[in-house]
Amino acid sequence: MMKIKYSLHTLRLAQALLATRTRQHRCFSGAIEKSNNFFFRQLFDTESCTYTYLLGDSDTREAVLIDPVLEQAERDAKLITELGFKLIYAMNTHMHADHITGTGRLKSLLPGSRSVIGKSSGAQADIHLCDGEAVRFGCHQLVACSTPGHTNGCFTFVCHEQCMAFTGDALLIRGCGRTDFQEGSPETLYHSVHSRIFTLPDHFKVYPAHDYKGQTASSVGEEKKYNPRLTKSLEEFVQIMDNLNLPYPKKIDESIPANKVCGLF
Ligand SMILES: N[C@@H](CCC(=O)N[C@@H](CSS)C(=O)NCC(=O)O)C(=O)O
Ligand SMILES: [Fe+2]
Repeated sequence: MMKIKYSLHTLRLAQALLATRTRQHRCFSGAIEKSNNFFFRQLFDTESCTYTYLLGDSDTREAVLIDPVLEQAERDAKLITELGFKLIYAMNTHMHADHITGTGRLKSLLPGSRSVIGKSSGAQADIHLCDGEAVRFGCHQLVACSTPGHTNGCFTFVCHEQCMAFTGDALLIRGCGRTDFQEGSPETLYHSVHSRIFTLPDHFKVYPAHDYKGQTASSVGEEKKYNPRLTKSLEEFVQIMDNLNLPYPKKIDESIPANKVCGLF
């Protein structure tokens, strides 16, 4: 068998090249190369079936929370503290109608954090995002992508380098947000999902704000193929959405006024 000898110099060069490639954390179609200082945790509220997402940079310790729930604010603050993160942004994908946001409470539990929501939501926050603007934490960023239709202030937060999309209630796993209140519109939602989410690469992971069936994540490719609503024509989609006949969320009357003011009603 032929023996290959590497000089120390060659090995160091190989190590340096590997380190550079890891720092670049680029996304290739099919193979996903992720940076190793990206922290991600999915949390769940059993009452409202809401997913809250903690994202962080494990080098700088800066973190963001997406869609926190008021009743879970202590849980979230404890976890963030235990993990040694500094919460810089508590963000909402939209003005929720089914639960009260935890952003206001988190601001007092973790001083220095700021609340963030899309400008078109009409809700109060420290930072109002417009389409295309980005929120940075350490060396990572989330791009705010306007996806109205469930509400007219809905945003999907896209982390391009990690190939992740936090879709709020615009796109759920094998479903989508209802369009029968908060200025919802099935035509607008259909257009948003097709033009802003389904145009992302197929391997991008989809993380919604809710799931009622125990599903935790999906992908753009999967939803383009199997979503029972959004694979239909626009006319069929409108027909489906206009006939969902869902009861209003139990907490709608308290949630909407509270969420207009960061949950501090
Ligand atoms: N039963 C729940 C409310 C369920 C609900 O209406 N969910 C919303 C998202 S929260 S605004 C939705 O869009 N659902 C779509 C669907 O197809 O289920 C409660 O009482 O809180
Ligand atoms: Fe919603």
